[in-house]
Amino acid sequence: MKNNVIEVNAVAKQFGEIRAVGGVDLAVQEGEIFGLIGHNGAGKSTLFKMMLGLLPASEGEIRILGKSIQGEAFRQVRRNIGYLPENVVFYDNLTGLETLGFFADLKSVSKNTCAELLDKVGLSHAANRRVRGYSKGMRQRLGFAQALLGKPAILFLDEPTTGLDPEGIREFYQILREMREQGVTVILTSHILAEIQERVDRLAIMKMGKIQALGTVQSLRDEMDLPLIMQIKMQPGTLDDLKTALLPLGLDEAVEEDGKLLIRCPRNSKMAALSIIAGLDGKVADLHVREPSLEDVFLGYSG
Ligand SMILES: Nc1ncnc2c1ncn2[C@@H]1O[C@H](COP(=O)(O)OP(=O)(O)OP(=O)(O)O)[C@@H](O)[C@H]1O
Repeated sequence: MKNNVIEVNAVAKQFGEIRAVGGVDLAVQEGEIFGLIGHNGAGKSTLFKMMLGLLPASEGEIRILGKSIQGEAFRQVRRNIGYLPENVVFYDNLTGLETLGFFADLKSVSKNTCAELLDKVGLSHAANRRVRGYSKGMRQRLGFAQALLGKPAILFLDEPTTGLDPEGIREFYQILREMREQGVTVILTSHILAEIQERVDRLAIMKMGKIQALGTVQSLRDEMDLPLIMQIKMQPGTLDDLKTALLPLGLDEAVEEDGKLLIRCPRNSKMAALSIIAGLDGKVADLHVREPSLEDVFLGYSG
């Protein structure tokens, strides 16, 4: 059993009339890549800021690496935390390397690793260029490098892949996997569900300040018992044969799309549907069966 490095107990945050976070319990284990998802305004950033000790909780307790964030010992713990805020701000007149050096000073860590970190996030070619000329994705990479300064044990990353190109996203998750191998715990938020569904170990879905669901993507799928999605491409002129053959299964919501039939098939009808489709033999041109996506699961939970 691994240690819980983040423990959130009955935490709430009230901004006047607005209950941004309303009684959250959460435990994240050492070496986990944990995703936090939810609609705009669900309370993700507020929860993040409380876990970082940047915003006091109105109720409840948060412990990071075993220490209460309200206690004196948290100052020391803070050195082991890397944070990439949603909107990271830099001094445009500094170069990328100078920027990292500046953050290294703020964090009281050695500047020796700055060039290496820039290389890690794919920015070594721009190390001596002023940040003013950096693209959005380059700024995001620089923000990520800043979060990695001082070899943190926990990384809090708020929408870390915003602005990254597909290669940048792949490299980013590759770095996270390497960090996980070293026992680093990562907690991240994202709105790009297709991107995180294969890449997080567990996730929580937040809605109106509360955790609506918590688990692996597969366990959330199972819990929701969402239908499988089957896409069947038929030979020209045979689509009606398929529809007729499937009638006994009583599948509603079949959608026709470019000569293909899209059906939502309950799990317990999967084998029956497949055997009917197989029985149509030469008339079937192609078949795809897919699990519901994280987006389907998300919409199921958060509405
Ligand atoms: N400083 C603040 N003062 C008043 N209300 C706030 C403050 N910060 C956040 N809120 C409110 O708390 C709620 C949660 O906001 P939060 O930024 O945590 O959501 P989020 O899930 O991170 O959203 P997004 O996905 O848009 O970043 C929103 O209703 C927001 O308006």
